[in-house]
Amino acid sequence: MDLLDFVNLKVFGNSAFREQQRRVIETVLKDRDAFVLMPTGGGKSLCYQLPAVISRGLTVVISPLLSLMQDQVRALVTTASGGVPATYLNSQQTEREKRAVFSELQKEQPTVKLLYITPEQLVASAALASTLESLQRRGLLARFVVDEAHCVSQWGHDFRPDYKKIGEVKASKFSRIPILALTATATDKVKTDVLSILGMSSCPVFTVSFFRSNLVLSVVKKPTGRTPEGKPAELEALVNYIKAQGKNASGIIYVISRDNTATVAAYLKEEGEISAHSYHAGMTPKQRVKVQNDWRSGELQVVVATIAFGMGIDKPDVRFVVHYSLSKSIEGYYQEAGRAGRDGKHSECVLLYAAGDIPRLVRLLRGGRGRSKAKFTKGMELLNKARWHPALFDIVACRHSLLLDYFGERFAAGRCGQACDNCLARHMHSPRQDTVWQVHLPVHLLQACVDVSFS
Ligand SMILES: Nc1ncnc2c1ncn2[C@@H]1O[C@H](COP(=O)(O)OP(=O)(O)OP(=O)(O)O)[C@@H](O)[C@H]1O
Repeated sequence: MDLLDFVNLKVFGNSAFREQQRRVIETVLKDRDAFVLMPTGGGKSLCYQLPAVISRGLTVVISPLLSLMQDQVRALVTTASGGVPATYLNSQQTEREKRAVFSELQKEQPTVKLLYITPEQLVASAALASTLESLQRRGLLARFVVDEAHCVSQWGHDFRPDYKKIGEVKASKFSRIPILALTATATDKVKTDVLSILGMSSCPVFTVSFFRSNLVLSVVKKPTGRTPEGKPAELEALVNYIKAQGKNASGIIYVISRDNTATVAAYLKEEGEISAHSYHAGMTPKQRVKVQNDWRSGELQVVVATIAFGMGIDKPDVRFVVHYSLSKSIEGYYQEAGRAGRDGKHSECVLLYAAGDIPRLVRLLRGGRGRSKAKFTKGMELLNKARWHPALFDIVACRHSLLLDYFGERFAAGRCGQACDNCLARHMHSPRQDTVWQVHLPVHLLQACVDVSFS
């Protein structure tokens, strides 16, 4: 057992490294820049947390979300080994809490190994910049880590303007400090953009296959109308699906709007007697934390959410993710569906569709009608990102290979086995029957394009 195995076991409780983790860690420990592309749940955090424990000085982790940094710090300080000294700085802290963090960082030999910050703080806080510069002068600034690095690129689905400025701050003040960028979503365009903006174009790139064989992907047509009992067929189908998973199966239902979260959650609770709650960005932080905690502990079985829910939530045993509405982009779909089965066990990702979904999505993406050039350009850009959806409705091709193709990964469909409905149907020699939809869908898409182009 070498030092890396030892620390992995004793500090993080892992008996082995996952694919690429050791190679990334070895590169990082040589103080080289690196770019890591690993699927959701692949184990990116260890790639910088383990080097942070071994290295001299402080590792600064730039993270887009408060909840993400709080979860990470909580997990670090409570590791089985007795904890890794970690902390964060954010806008929600009291002055006293911030002062305590600064006074730790200003010690001659700070004990804290990882500091989580938002990009906004790195860019805007003069106090933080000068504290980090002082650590740098004393050889106590080990490296920068850019988590969710796709936020750097305007082609990524979560573009954050302050992420873009990280490269400038790094080049002007910390040019010799190595940088590690990690993401679970990057097309070639995003990857090139991130590497160039962060000034790390010639660094090694580590990629792990995005194929997750434990996720069974399926696409199902929503039933329409009413059941014989007069109930909405669409919602009843959802209730039946969740009940069939069993009471202990934890899940997420993604819907398109805040209003939908409330109506769907209310139906599941009242008509289906399922413990469900809505979640969206319009709720207070306190309400959101409560839903997250209740769901994480198993008190709540299902969260009915907009895309505001999920980033950074490390719940290993999510058994199903249902898309009750289409995602806004393929990256979004992949990331949302990927929240299922982080523990590697069999889990289901179901995409439900109805005839009006694409035009509705396009209207939403455009943010209403308008004739201005900016609106038009924005609408076309978003539509471009949504254009992939018909591919997912294919009734023959392997869904994993459709997705991975989009991310530029070559994937032999045979590798899927029975991990998607189309491959499963082929295996069972029972071709799918819903061919009518396949014929009609491009018409809807065309209609949507016309709608955007000429309004
Ligand atoms: N070598 C390992 N052995 C066992 N478990 C591991 C290993 N590496 C990571 N894990 C576990 O896998 C889970 C996912 O890891 P992590 O949170 O780092 O994923 P991630 O790649 O950051 O995902 P996301 O993109 O969703 O943030 C965690 O529960 C983590 O403890």
